[in-house]
Amino acid sequence: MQYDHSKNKEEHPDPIKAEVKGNLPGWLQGTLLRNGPGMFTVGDTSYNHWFDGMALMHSFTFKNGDVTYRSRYLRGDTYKSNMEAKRIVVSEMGTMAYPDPSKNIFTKVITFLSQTIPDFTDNCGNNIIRYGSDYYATSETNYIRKIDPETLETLDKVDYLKYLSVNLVTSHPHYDKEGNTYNMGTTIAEKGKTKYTVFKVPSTAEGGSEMIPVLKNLEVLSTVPCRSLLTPSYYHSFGMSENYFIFIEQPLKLDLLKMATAYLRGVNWATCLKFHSEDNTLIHLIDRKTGKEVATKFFTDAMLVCHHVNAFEENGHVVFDVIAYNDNSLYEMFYLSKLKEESEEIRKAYSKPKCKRFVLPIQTDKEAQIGDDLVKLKFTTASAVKDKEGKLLCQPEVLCEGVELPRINYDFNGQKHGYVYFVCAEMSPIPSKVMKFDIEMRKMLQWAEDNCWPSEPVFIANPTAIEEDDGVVLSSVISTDPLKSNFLLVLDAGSFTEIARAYVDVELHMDMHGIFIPQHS
Ligand SMILES: CC(C)=CCC/C(C)=C/C=C/C(C)=C/C=C/C(C)=C/C=C/C=C(C)/C=C/C=C(C)/C=C/C1=C(C)CCCC1(C)C
Ligand SMILES: [Fe+2]
Repeated sequence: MQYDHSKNKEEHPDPIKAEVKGNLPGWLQGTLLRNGPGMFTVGDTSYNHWFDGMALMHSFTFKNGDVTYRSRYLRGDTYKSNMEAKRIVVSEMGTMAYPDPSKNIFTKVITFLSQTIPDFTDNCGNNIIRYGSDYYATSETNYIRKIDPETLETLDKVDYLKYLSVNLVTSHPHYDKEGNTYNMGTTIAEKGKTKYTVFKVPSTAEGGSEMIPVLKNLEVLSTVPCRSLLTPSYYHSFGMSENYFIFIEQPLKLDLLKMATAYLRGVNWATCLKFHSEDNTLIHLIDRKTGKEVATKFFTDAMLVCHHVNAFEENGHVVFDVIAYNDNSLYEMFYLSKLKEESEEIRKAYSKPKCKRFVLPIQTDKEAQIGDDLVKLKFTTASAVKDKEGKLLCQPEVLCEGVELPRINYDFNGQKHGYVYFVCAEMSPIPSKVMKFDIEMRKMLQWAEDNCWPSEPVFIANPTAIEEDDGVVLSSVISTDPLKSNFLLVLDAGSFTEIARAYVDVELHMDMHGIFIPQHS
């Protein structure tokens, strides 16, 4: 049996009690909230790309030994417009849609002129993020959608542009221990400038009012000018250590001139993204207190990073781990037409993701000679070699390969971490295992079962934990065996062995990312 990516998934808004096998730890109370694409066809029209699908949120709630499941489509403006028109009328990254069904070029031109860039989508199907005490479904446009984390109902549409000039914002913010949220966005060609902005959203609104969205108190921490006005880099996440932000300006670039005519040419936005393998990658290290970049310039070879794992400081260095690709074949893989076939060719074309560790020496020794490696850490082979212009050429250490959707014990974000949890993505964009990687011992533990496709593993710490890996790892598992139910898998994070599973009697869908909301009693 094969999982059909392009099939529309059913929603189950009423809570469904799962059948728990095994022993759930008593402290595990709260809700795992996940998001991902769920609907791919409306009327006679279909999306081209898996990431385009309309957002379907789902949740697993742990309460006093019971697990309940529910799922609900995000009812944003995109969803409503598509449903009303009975076809796809709002463009997504991989699908250009035309509100006017006429193929007539003159009509297209007029529609184009009347709304230079057509309706931006609020189909927020990538992740769930928290600002203050509010939860939002998000992709990467200027719109996010507030949701009720319990019922999964869709609430207010929030436009970042009301608070800050950003056209694209990541779906992977960072959080600090005080509950503040940090995120990054790109401002495209505004007053002749294209720039990246790092901002902070405080945990509480001024005056403590629950009615005011905390985004109102958003604070810009840093702006980085784009190295080229008309070709800003695409990025999907960034790193944050105790004192620094790490922003990778990679050679996957948006071509703004191509974008300006994409609608007219009838091509999707994704065709305006190009990976420049001949270019290098700039690594920006930004001081969190001053918002200024450190004086040293860091660069590395062309690479493509979607997910940062973590970043920390050690002895005058910033160490950061990412999942890196050699090219943009990953995005190509997720076209629905490609996901249908499972040919050898496709597997060959897939550039395997690698978990790489980079090290940035913060203070460069003035005495250092050209060709000197300035990394003085014993535990890594990553290097940063001074070139003749005084820039540091960084070479990473490969920690492990064939892994994606990294998660850590988030209490260790910004601190030196010992373990990373992933899904295995060895040969194709199909997840076959969940893994735990012990960085120091170079030891990989894994969970797998026949015909099972696990989701991104989410680590939840035991409230009384001392060890980093004292807790559980949750992954929602699709069984492609029609005789077996889908389930939520609960692993003991330390031994990486199964302690429980909660079978749900409905189909689960392949998703993207999620968040755990603990329920403190
Ligand atoms: C279990 C699974 C899934 C797989 C197995 C393991 C594996 C290999 C996992 C690998 C996973 C990876 C690498 C996932 C990456 C996901 C990304 C990059 C999503 C981005 C979404 C970005 C989205 C939706 C962005 C939409 C952006 C739009 C529509 C932008 C519109 C626009 C705006 C707003 C202003 C400027 C103009 C423009 C048109 C660009
Ligand atoms: Fe992501």
